[in-house]
Amino acid sequence: MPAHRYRPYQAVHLPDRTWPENRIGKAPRWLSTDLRDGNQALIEPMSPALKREMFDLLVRMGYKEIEVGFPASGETDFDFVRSIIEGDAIPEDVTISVLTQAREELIERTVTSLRGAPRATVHLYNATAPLFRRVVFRGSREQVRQIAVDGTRMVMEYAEKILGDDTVFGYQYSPEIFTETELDFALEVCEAVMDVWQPGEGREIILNLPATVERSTPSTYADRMEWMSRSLSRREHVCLSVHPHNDRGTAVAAAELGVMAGADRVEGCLFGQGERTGNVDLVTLGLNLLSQGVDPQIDFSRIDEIRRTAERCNRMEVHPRHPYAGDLVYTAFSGSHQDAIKKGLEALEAKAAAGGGQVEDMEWEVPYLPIDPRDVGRTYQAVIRINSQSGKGGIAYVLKRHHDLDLPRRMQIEFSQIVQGRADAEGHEVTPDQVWRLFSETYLAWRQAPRPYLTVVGHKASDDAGGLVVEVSAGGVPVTLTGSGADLFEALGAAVRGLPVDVQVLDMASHPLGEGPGTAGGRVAVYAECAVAGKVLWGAGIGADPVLAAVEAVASAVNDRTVNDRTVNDPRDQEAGPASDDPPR
Ligand SMILES: CC(=O)SCCNC(=O)CCNC(=O)[C@H](O)C(C)(C)COP(=O)(O)OP(=O)(O)OC[C@H]1O[C@@H](n2cnc3c(N)ncnc32)[C@H](O)[C@@H]1OP(=O)(O)O
Ligand SMILES: CC(C)C(=O)C(=O)O
Repeated sequence: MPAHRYRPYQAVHLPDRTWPENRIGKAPRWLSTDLRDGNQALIEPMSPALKREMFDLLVRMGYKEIEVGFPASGETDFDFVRSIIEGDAIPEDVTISVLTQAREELIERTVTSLRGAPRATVHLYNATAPLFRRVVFRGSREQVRQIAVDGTRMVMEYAEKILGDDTVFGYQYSPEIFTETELDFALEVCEAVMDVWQPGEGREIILNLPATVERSTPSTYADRMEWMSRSLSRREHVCLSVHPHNDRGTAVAAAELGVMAGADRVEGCLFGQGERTGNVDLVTLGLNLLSQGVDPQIDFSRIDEIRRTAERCNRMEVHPRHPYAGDLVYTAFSGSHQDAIKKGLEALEAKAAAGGGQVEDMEWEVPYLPIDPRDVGRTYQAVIRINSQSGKGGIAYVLKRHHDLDLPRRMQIEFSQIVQGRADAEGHEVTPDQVWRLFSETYLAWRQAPRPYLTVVGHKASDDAGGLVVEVSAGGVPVTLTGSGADLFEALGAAVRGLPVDVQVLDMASHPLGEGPGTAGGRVAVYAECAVAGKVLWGAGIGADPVLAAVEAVASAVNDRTVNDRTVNDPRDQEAGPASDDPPR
């Protein structure tokens, strides 16, 4: 690669930097530039209707500073600004902002667009970096500084002439490509602009220091911010703002370190929309704060609605792995992640049940999930999805969460091998419905099979010992099984000894079933671990009658064994030949 063509970024000499020790304890001021920097980078800029949809979304989310366009760019932006002012669409606590170059005709048009606005900021920019001075403006430092000074003066004059006292008027200046501008010159231009604007008590100036093209590490951006923050005069009347782009993929870190270094305000776009690789992503920044216990002051509780609106307005999709908002970001496919998530959720639920409060109010402690998906309006349904990388914990989670079946641990191991076999064979995801179908085919389908070895004809409790009497058909031969014991498990264990095949009931578990796909209220699920002709297998029975469900759980294991291995002699085989259409295990 032609590395000789590129120069390393200049470090800042700031050995006494303080920002690494700082923590972000409150949300910065946010400015959304979706309708300006975001919009100017779209393949198809937003129509007026889409701009309005985006504006309303930003207001609903709680953004108080919204850059609504570049009114001098053309009719669409100008008319949009007019429409929200004339349509009374700007809430009292929201300030709109508009961007302009430092050219008189553009400034006049820009300020004109704001007539009648209750609160508005004009944002003026000009490039200050050496390359731009040389190539774009073809002027000296003094000439480029003068563009900013003259522009500021013109903004003030037109604001006074056009807006008068009707508008609470604010001013923002950006030395564009701040990150490529010599620090002393950036300071010189900002000071010259302030000399014109005269910030003071009740008269703030916003100085926005953009990483127009991100070329340095976030730490270098932070050094530059700290240097500016320390060096600026009238600092208490300056709102210092960062505007990072994402060319190196580190805009979020740059914004965070910029705030640690003294910035009061962050400009960005939802989901990182914007020129080239985008502006810094306001969603990630806000939810990063939430994940640290800091209120972002923005409502992200319906992240999917926010995402869908942004996708519609921008005509661009949010990546499935996009932090906090992508389709897959709360989903684990791999076994060890699933196991840990399942255990974490169970531990939280157990803590809540033991009097710890509601899960949604408790400290979030679930492995692999930085925030509770429910805090952004997601559910737990998709936190675990099954493919060939999945393990028993994940499969058990899906059965429990989607079908209310709580398999004993050893049965989880047996069933997960069956699911993994399917995932491996097919090479794609096994959906919750398919997991249920596999469970059903494996443990329940024998009841619909044309000729199961063992079927239950009826049962009753015997009068004398409180034991069990079960009428079955074993290989077509009627058999009465009787057994008694301290509980159903023992009674059934004793009863199956009367079968003409060698069956031992090793373990049994049961639970009531709630409502859910594949279930209906008032039923129970029984799981039985049986040794059939010496081989250990699980069976399951589901139904309203717990005793019948238990007997069927044993029958499920026995029939599986007889169907697959033929180690159990079915007398009907001699007459009818092998039962080839019996269900597969
Ligand atoms: C980093 C950013 O995102 S900055 C925002 C960028 N966004 C946009 O540009 C979107 C909207 N812009 C537009 O629609 C158009 O640029 C307009 C309508 C504003 C102006 O269009 P035009 O006048 O046709 O020309 P254009 O933008 O090419 O202007 C270039 C001229 O302005 C000068 N210029 C560029 N930026 C600035 C500035 N901030 N202040 C003063 N002059 C500037 C250039 O030096 C050049 O001057 P020259 O013609 O003497 O060489
Ligand atoms: C106008 C400025 C703030 C800008 O958009 C940039 O430098 O990226």
